[in-house]
Formats: sequence, structure tokens, C-alpha cells
Amino acid sequence: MTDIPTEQATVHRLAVVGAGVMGTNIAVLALGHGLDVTLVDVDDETLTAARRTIRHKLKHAQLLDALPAGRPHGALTTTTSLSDVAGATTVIEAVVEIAEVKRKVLAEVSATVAPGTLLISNTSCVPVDEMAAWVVRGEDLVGVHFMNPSYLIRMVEVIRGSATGDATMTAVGRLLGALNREALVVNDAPGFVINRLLHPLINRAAMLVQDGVASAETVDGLLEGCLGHTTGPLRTADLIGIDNLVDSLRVLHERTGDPECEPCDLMLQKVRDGHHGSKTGRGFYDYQSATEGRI
Ligand SMILES: NC(=O)c1ccc[n+]([C@@H]2O[C@H](COP(=O)([O-])OP(=O)(O)OC[C@H]3O[C@@H](n4cnc5c(N)ncnc54)[C@H](O)[C@@H]3O)[C@@H](O)[C@H]2O)c1
Repeated sequence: MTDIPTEQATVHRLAVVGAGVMGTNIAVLALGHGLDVTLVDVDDETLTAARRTIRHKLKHAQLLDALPAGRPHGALTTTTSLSDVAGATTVIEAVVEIAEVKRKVLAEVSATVAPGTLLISNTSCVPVDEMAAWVVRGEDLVGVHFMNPSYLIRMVEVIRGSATGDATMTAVGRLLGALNREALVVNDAPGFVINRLLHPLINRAAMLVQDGVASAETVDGLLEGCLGHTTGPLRTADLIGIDNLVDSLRVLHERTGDPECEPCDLMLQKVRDGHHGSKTGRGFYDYQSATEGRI
């Protein structure tokens, strides 16, 4: 971590709103470090699936020695009632990348929790200053861009908005310390650093497939083999979720006007076809067979 302090002594009660790819990732990270987690989503079916996913990801994390050995897991509570975040010391918003949905959730959360409760958005692209206008106390809000899978990748991107208070930066440092994460802090902008670079790259990679220049395997193979990327952009797209990428690219395009951020036809088609990536079993790659399966 660069310029935010860390310590482990604070008692953390975490609430995570949104039980999809990232909500379950963050829950696994926190539970595995012994923190209690209240996980909120809109229906019981999603929460039942999330419990299953969390069990699976906890096993995956343990197999890879990604969690502290011998530490008892925190307790998981699932709920469809947003008012259950009231007793949390930190609320992490991880709902879909649609500004209007985030606006409603963040407004309700901030009206529910006590002043000084750490409010984190895991948004991919929505500027923190834009979100600060939706909450009661903008000084309590900070962006933390947890990576996917959050329990394997130690680095996070922390986004300090112009209203984010010093106490909030101290609190986020304490939380990330308790989760054994490293952070680099950036200033606010659409997509911040990582997704301002990564999302147009993925969009361009998909356009090359769309235009018949190369297959997904070849595009990824070149970036992995020649440029040393651990995972090519289209395999990364499947891991992120192509539906989420399209939403994120729209957020970026609306706020930057950059034509490279207008989601390409191939990605739009995959979303229409329900081929959202590894979470649906198919995206740029096929994950139906056991050997292809990825988390
Ligand atoms: N997928 C990634 O790799 C990744 C990485 C970093 C950040 N993010 C960001 O994290 C956030 C979540 O992304 P995801 O990939 O987990 O999406 P996802 O589509 O997998 O999950 C989103 C969840 O939010 C829930 N939701 C929608 N409206 C809600 C509401 N009003 N209250 C409670 N829950 C609600 C949905 O039911 C769904 O379960 C997005 O902002 C995304 O851009 C994603």
C-alpha cells in the first residue's frame, strides 16, 4: 500500500450488496480472513446460487493457499433486505454496472448506516465523484476496485474522490490490511486507471475477431506469447462477464466520448445470445467441458 495506513486490530462487520461474480469473490476473501459477511441481493434464488459459489470458491482459494491457514472462517448471512446492512462497519456495493441501479442502492445504503460507516463501491467505471452526489455523506465514500478473483489477486486499485475524507482513507487502509490486500491509490476519472486501459483493449480485441483478422485463441495467444500477458484479453473478457463489460464500456463511452469504448457488435451479439463468458458456460470460449471449466 502506498499512502494509506493499515492495521489489523479493528473489528470489521462487512455487508456486500450484489451477490454476483464480484460479490461472491469479495465475500470469499472476507470470510476466509475471518470477517463476518452479510450478503444482499434481490432474490433468494440468486442468494442460494451465491452460497453454492462461495463454498466452491472457498475450496478453490484454500487449494491455492490463498487464505490464512488455520483461521476460522467468518459467518455468512444472506438476505434480500437492504436494511440488514444497518449494523455493518463497512458496506461494499457490488451491483451491476448500471449507474441508475447503483444510484438507488447507494442512496438507500447511505441513508441506512450510521455516519462514519465506510462506504465502498466496487464499480468498474463510474466516477466516485458522480456517486458521492447520490449519498448522504460523500466523505464516507471511496472506490475500491477489487480484482477478479479477489481472493487470488492481492493488489487493488483505490479511487479517492474529491469528497473522500481522510478518516475514510484510514478506514479503508484498515480494512484492506485485515484482508491482506495491497493498494495503489489513484485520482478519480471514468474507468480510473485499470479499466480506462483494459476495457478499450478488450473491445478492440473483440473487433479483430469480429473483422476476421484472427480467432480469439490467436489474439490471446499473441498477447500472452509475445507481450507476456498472463491471460489474453478475450479469456479475460470471459472471466469478467461480457454483459458486465458491455455495461462498463457504455459507462466509459457516455463519460469520455472515446469511440474505442463503444461496445462492438460481436460483444453485443454475445450478450443477446446469453453467452456472457465462463459464468454462463460460453463466451469467446466454451466452458461446458470439465477441462475448460474456469472459475
Ligand atoms: N466481473 C468482474 O470481473 C469485475 C471486476 C471488478 C469490478 N467489477 C464491478 O463489480 C460490480 C459487480 O459486477 P459483477 O461482475 O459481480 O456483476 P454480476 O452481474 O455478476 O452481479 C451483480 C449482482 O447485483 C445484483 N443486483 C442488481 N441490482 C441489485 C439491487 N438493487 N440490490 C442488490 N443486488 C442487486 C444482481 O442480482 C447480481 O447478482 C460491477 O460494478 C462491476 O463493474 C466487476
